[in-house]
Amino acid sequence: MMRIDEFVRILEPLDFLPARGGAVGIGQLTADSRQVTAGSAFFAVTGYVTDGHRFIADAIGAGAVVIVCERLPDRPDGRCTWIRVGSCRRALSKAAAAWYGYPAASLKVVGVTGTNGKTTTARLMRELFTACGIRTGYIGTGLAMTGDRELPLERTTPEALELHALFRKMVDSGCESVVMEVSSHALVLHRTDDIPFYGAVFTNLTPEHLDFHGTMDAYGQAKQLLFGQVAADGFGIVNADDPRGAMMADAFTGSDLYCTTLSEPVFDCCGAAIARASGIETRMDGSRMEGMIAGHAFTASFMLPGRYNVMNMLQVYAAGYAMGIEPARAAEALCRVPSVKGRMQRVSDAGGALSVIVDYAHTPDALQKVLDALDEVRPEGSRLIVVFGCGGDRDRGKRPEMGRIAAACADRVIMTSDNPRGEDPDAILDEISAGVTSGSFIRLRDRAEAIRCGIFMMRPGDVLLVAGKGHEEYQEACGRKVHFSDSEVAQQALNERMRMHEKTST
Ligand SMILES: CC(=O)N[C@H]1[C@@H](OP(=O)(O)OP(=O)(O)OC[C@H]2O[C@@H](n3ccc(=O)[nH]c3=O)[C@H](O)[C@@H]2O)O[C@H](CO)[C@@H](O)[C@@H]1O[C@H](C)C(=O)N[C@@H](C)C(=O)N[C@H](CCC(=O)O)C(=O)O
Ligand SMILES: Nc1ncnc2c1ncn2[C@@H]1O[C@H](COP(=O)(O)OP(=O)(O)OP(=O)(O)O)[C@@H](O)[C@H]1O
Ligand SMILES: N[C@H](CCC[C@H](N)C(=O)O)C(=O)O
Ligand SMILES: [Mg+2]
Repeated sequence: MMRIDEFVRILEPLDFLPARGGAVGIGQLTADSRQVTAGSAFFAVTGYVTDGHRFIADAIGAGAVVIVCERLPDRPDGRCTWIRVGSCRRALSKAAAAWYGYPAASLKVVGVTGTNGKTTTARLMRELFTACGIRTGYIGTGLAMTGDRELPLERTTPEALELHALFRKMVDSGCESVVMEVSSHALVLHRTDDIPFYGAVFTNLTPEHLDFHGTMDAYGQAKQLLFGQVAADGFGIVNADDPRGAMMADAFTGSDLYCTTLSEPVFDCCGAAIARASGIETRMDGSRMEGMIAGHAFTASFMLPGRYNVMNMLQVYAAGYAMGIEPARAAEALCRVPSVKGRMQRVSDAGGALSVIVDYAHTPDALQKVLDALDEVRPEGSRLIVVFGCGGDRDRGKRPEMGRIAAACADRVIMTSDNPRGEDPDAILDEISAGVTSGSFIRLRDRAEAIRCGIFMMRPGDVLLVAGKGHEEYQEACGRKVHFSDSEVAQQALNERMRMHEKTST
């Protein structure tokens, strides 16, 4: 329950019209009229699809006692208190932080942003902090860990109300820190406005979500918002091999900045400490590097293959260093930690002659990086086969680009569906195919069939990458989600193939 005068003080309204019958307390906050119950404050958010102002009457009908809006109606209903603000999304974030008693202020919140690698680095940072005695929560794609519980998540970075509720659970379960993924959507839509970040991490920026942001500059500016939200005594970690790292470093408002590089920074890191990896060796079952963070040398081995994962790990060690963990200790703590589910995940084939990898590469850069990584570690003379697709109702620019990359980097290409959502799967496949200018490819809209086709096409030693869905356990088409798991389907097909081989060889 929150008092109206307290609520008004927090929101600093442009206009305030108290209810006729005097003030009552607020029992719940919501921005969805369908969730309103008696005593709610309803925030009328102006959206991209519809406008919350259209649902104010419904909210009042369902018992809302306060309406927070950007435009007052001509005749405001006197049964409610009306609060006019400049932005309902901003107001919702402020109110959410206050509603849960500002729990983020008691946590060292580390935000990870960038196009690819957020989940991988955030999860491993959480593993590291936890292993070194810092009780740490986690919020990211599909999952929140509140210290004593794991909860499924719909969004990578949830809405402000859900976020602050999670922080409250973390504080109550004794967490000192939380590592969270911060998506560009969340930054632009004010979900993370009222979080005092202690750390900000930038992984990289490559084309993605341009349906939402419009241009790469706008997309970069969205990510940059995180670095402007770091507390004065906080830290930042910026990938200095990515040119867009410069704009993150420029926006940084904390005190300790680290620039990570696998060779030489591509921009002037003036004043930042350098974290560098060299002597990189990468194999199918892991990698090794010589590291140097702010003058501290260390050697690290870990179970993730691929040069891009060396950058991910370097950022994890740098975050550990900023939190007071010596790099050598961090390397020791993470040397046997497996990759996150659905990221370079190997599907087991009893004999070990067929390498089937499930990976969440769903952007052009990720697909390129993973194919390059597998190319580097595959056996001499083997073939690299890829099964992939592109999501429906999302950035269409990715499609021909991913087709081009698959055709250029793999020996065999099988295109299929990856969450077509409201779109026609064949139309998506047409757009992917448009990027393939030479060479042949197979098109199979049924994803299970495509995976089976890839597995039965393999010769001993070959590597099959099933890209795009990683940990996901569904296929979303025609407005419905049905159970689907790349690793399950691949495992079944592998078993089937092994049984057939056993039969033919006996
Ligand atoms: C593009 C985007 O992020 N859109 C978000 C945005 O939707 P919107 O502005 O279109 O909202 P809208 O549908 O127009 O509705 C406006 C308001 O009317 C309200 N409403 C609507 C209907 C009704 O009957 N009553 C009512 O009150 C809605 O609750 C809402 O508050 O605001 C909504 C609520 O605030 C979000 O749920 C919605 O996320 C959608 C579902 C989404 O798919 N977002 C994805 C793209 C996303 O956020 N992804 C990122 C990045 C993933 C990654 O790269 O890792 C993530 O963090 O997950
Ligand atoms: N540093 C990196 N650079 C480029 N690609 C990467 C990097 N790290 C991971 N990837 C690729 O991106 C995929 C997704 O990785 P991850 O889930 O860690 O990223 P994410 O940023 O959390 O993605 P999302 O935006 O969907 O939440 C991986 O499966 C891999 O193919
Ligand atoms: N965070 C990404 C995930 C995409 C995963 C891919 N399987 C797809 O559905 O396109 C998005 O929401 O765009
Ligand atoms: Mg993620």
